[in-house]
Amino acid sequence: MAVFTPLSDAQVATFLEKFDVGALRRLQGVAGGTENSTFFVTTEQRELVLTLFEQGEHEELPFFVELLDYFDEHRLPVAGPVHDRDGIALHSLAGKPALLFPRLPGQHPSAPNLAQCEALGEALGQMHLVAQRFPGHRPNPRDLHWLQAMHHKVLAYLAPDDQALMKYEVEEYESAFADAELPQGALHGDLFRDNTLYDGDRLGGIIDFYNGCTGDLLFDLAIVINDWASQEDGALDPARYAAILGSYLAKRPLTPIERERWPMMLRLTALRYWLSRLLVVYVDPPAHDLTPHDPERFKTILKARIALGALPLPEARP
Ligand SMILES: Nc1ncnc2c1ncn2[C@@H]1O[C@H](COP(=O)(O)OP(=O)(O)OP(=O)(O)O)[C@@H](O)[C@H]1O
Ligand SMILES: N[C@@H](CCO)C(=O)O
Repeated sequence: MAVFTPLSDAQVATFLEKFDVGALRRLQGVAGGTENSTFFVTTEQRELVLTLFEQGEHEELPFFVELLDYFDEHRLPVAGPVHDRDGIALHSLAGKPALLFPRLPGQHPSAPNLAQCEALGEALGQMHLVAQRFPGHRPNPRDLHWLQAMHHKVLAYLAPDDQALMKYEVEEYESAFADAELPQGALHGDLFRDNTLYDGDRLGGIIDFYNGCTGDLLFDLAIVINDWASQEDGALDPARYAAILGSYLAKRPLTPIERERWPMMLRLTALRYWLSRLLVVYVDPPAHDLTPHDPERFKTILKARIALGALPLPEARP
């Protein structure tokens, strides 16, 4: 269920008149997604996606448009927002902020093969190369400062061992990252498999940039590895790990400090999702009747990363 605000054909037909996309042929609500209302829109010219923003900080939307436009201009595989005849992308529909996107082909890869992993690593490496020159600014809302402030809110709901684990980890990150000057740039911030679409082995595109921000590039890479290259028991899948990182490193080699902090960043980003999912379950449940993501999954991944200790980086793919 992901149509929180229903729209009529007439509303959408009128909305589309601002754009140079042709007249409405078909409107269809999209079942996936948890945060926004999403519609597939077919016009006489093309396939589009219409998103109505239901929650979150709407004042952040111009940043997301700027970020998507920037990546689109740099020919990265993203669905850049469609601008109207006056050059404006962000509009209002049914009282909600609205954006129109090209509809990307393909499916989310639940079990990505190695060619799909390589494609993702290459796209992310290229994205992070150009991301370093992105002029916008939005501090990472899920960084170490957020972990420090928010982990207190869930401790009371955890078993003593888990409380100790969470507190210990936050302290470890404080010492690991206090003096670390990591390369900065624009991040996707939530690049899970379900935020990509693949047409066979080809990466059709990356979507859902609403966690986009600026900060440590390594944070983005670690989120990707934890979601894309973790086995059922949380341990790293060596082949997917090598495929994603090999392609990424061929585009953007890590600096010495990034290589040194890499195992710790994998732990920090695992805890970031353990915590955000716990907050959804215990502290701030969604207004709509949706099944929250399982926090335990990221506790398992965190423990597997701790057990691993030091972690070799693969060679860049030639
Ligand atoms: N440009 C696009 N092309 C094709 N499909 C899309 C596009 N944008 C969104 N979708 C589809 O719509 C679904 C919901 O979109 P989106 O991920 O933006 O929603 P959401 O409510 O923010 O959900 P969540 O944050 O849980 O992923 C996606 O999973 C995808 O299947
Ligand atoms: N990718 C997030 C949900 C959307 O922010 C998670 O898996 O918890």
